[in-house]
Amino acid sequence: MSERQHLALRWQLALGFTLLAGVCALAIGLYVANARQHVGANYTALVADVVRAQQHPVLLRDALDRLHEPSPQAHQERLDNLLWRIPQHIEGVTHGLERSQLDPADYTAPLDRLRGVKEQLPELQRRVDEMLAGVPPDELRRLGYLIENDLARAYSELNELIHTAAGEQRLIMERLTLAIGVLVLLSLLVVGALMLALLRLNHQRAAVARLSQMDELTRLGNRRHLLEAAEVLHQQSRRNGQPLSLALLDLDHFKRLNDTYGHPAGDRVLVRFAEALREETRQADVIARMGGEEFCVLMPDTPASGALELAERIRKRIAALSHQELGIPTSISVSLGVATGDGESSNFDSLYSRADHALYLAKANGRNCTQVG
Ligand SMILES: Nc1nc2c(ncn2[C@@H]2O[C@H](COP(=O)(O)OP(=O)(O)OP(=O)(O)O)[C@@H](O)[C@H]2O)c(=O)[nH]1
Repeated sequence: MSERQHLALRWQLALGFTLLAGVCALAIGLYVANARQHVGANYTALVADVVRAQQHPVLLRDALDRLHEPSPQAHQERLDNLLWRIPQHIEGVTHGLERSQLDPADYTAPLDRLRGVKEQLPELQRRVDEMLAGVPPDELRRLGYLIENDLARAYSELNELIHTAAGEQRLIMERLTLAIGVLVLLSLLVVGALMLALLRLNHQRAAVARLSQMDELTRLGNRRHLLEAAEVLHQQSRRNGQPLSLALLDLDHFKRLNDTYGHPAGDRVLVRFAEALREETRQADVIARMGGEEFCVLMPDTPASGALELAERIRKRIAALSHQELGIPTSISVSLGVATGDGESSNFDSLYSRADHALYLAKANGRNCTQVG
């Protein structure tokens, strides 16, 4: 994977991660808003029903207290109205309780009390009718206060129960939200860590791939690098019909240099030689160390004349390297074999063979020269 591809992958992963985090945050936000609304609505309606119904015992007590006042018609209307509304509200509260998520065991007692009240209402109605017929309202009062007491107690118990349940549910919601948030955060951390590991792995793979194509001593490409580049450049040359040139370079009498000045001095010369090659060639040229003291320069879009020109420039530059530059009290020289293919008719192997043969001739012709194959 190239550096550019690696960078692109890094951006893609970063973008993907940001999107994922955004989607998670949005989902949690929506979930919390939705859940809060749901919990609130669930109990708000029930609380409103109970609070409205709580007026009934108050109104009933007031009506009973006023029975001594001399206006039977007014008492009748008030009580009739209450006797009509109380069962309706009991029905509403019962339905609300059944629809709620409250545990039925928790509201059975107040609900039974409300049902008892409902059963007693016809009897209360009968007493009201008796009062209108002139019967003293003692029984009506006794029964009315009993009903008022039961109603007040039942609604007060329900009110307390609902408030407690709503509080508990809110607490559970908050804990659930926190747990989900922590889970999502942990998941994001794991995903982030995996992405980083993937990036590092890719980076290491790229580094290994680079190293596997690099000569350790000179930091130039090695034979594998050249063969891969040659494949690409040869295809390119076939496509665009441009010439592809190859120069093989071999340092002269390198064994003697090693034997005279030592292997480390020979290494330094190889490094200096590689630097000179880098300096003399173009960015598009591919330089490689084929092994030992043999090097290669692959020149895309370069005709034979250009290749020969470059080869000679390199040869002269190497011969001109000073003793200080080389670190040994002698100069060095290089022999070169150059070949050019037109991309159409030749393949890379034949190009290489021609350059190799030309190099052989350069050595045979006394070294420190360039031959064209
Ligand atoms: N210092 C050093 N020497 C190397 C390296 N690789 C190969 N050599 C030496 O390079 C020398 C190559 O010797 P030959 O193949 O005889 O070539 P030459 O002495 O240059 O002779 P001609 O090519 O005919 O001019 C051998 O002594 C190798 O040990 C290296 O990495 N470092």
